[in-house]
Amino acid sequence: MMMPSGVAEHIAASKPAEGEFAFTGPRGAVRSAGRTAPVASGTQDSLDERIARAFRHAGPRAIIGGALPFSRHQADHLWCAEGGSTMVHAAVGAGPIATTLRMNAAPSPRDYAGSVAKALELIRQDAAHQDGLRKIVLARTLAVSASDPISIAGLMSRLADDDSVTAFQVALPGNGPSPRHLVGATPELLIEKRGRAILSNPLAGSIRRCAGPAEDAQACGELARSDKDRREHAMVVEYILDQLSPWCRRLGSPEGTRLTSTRSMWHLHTRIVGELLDDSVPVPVLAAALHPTPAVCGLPCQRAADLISQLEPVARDFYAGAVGWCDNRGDGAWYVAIRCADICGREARLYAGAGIVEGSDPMIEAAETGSKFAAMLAALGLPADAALTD
Ligand SMILES: C=C(O[C@H]1C=CC=C(C(=O)O)[C@@H]1O)C(=O)O
Repeated sequence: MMMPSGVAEHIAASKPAEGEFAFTGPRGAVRSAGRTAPVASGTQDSLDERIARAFRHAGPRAIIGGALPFSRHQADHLWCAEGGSTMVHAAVGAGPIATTLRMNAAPSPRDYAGSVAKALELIRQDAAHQDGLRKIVLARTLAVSASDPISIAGLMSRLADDDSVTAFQVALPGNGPSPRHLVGATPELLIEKRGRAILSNPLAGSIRRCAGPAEDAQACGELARSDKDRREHAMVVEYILDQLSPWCRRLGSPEGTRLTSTRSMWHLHTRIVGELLDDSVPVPVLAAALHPTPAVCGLPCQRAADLISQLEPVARDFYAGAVGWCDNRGDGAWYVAIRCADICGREARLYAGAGIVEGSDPMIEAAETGSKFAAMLAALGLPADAALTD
């Protein structure tokens, strides 16, 4: 389990975490502790300087954590906590989840499939151009209204029950009377840094898991053999290797592409390991340099981002951004902010996306996004398959 430097003595009391940030998963558990203040917000160009300033004013055990938005032009939301503390999976409490009243899809699965078809037509038209659109990740959302305020601690507890994901919560800027949080269970490590060593574990290429072992093994085999999913995945790996190489003296993916699973999904994944030239670079700066990868945006990146804002009816905001933390040596872990919801009082907005490449099928991609809602829906106490149909 990874611990921020100098904070091992601050082992947390087993208290529900409704604080500014918390992460718990296979790579360890960290949450904000002590006095916490917002870091001056801004875009990625000033991130390095803002982080350095926050650490200069905070004590040596300070931890910075928070969220980078999907758009590189939108301001981030980071917190500097006096200390961090470890947190064990079962310790976040199991508060009751509010009774659900309504759930609305935006766009509907049918309209989402229509946008996928449009994107496929653009990919087809561009096929002959070297810089043409090769991949775009399109998302859809579910708006859930509950009868009572949604318990963040209760959600965290349920999400953390799956050992293969990192459950996270980050307090977001809001202008209403209720606090706003991004809460989720991400399976995707954008980048982790420990001294000079870095690790990224991108995912792309997915299939829904099945209840029976034989059907589940069949689904897994189907994904392993899928040329479309392998191409979709390879674009992410290539992009990450390209973005990280200027920072590294050694970089590679010695294990190649493999299969991994959460409770609800199979994915293709590739572990990318490297050694930094300069170990003082803070991990959020590396996260911002990588983000948004083609696991959430597309290729070419700017073309895909522009199309996403035209084709998706709901702004992504912090969905498909990055969430994570770092200590004053710049070490820490940042995750891709997927399988998550933006929660404010009784309202939750859930997001799920799918990578579209040549060979994608609009209805299959709509169903895939439906499957990706499963973990959040189940944590909210809704049927995991509630988003599979119109
Ligand atoms: C964009 C999402 O998933 C990404 C991560 C893993 C697999 C993906 C895929 O197979 O399309 C997506 O690239 C999401 O869950 O909202």
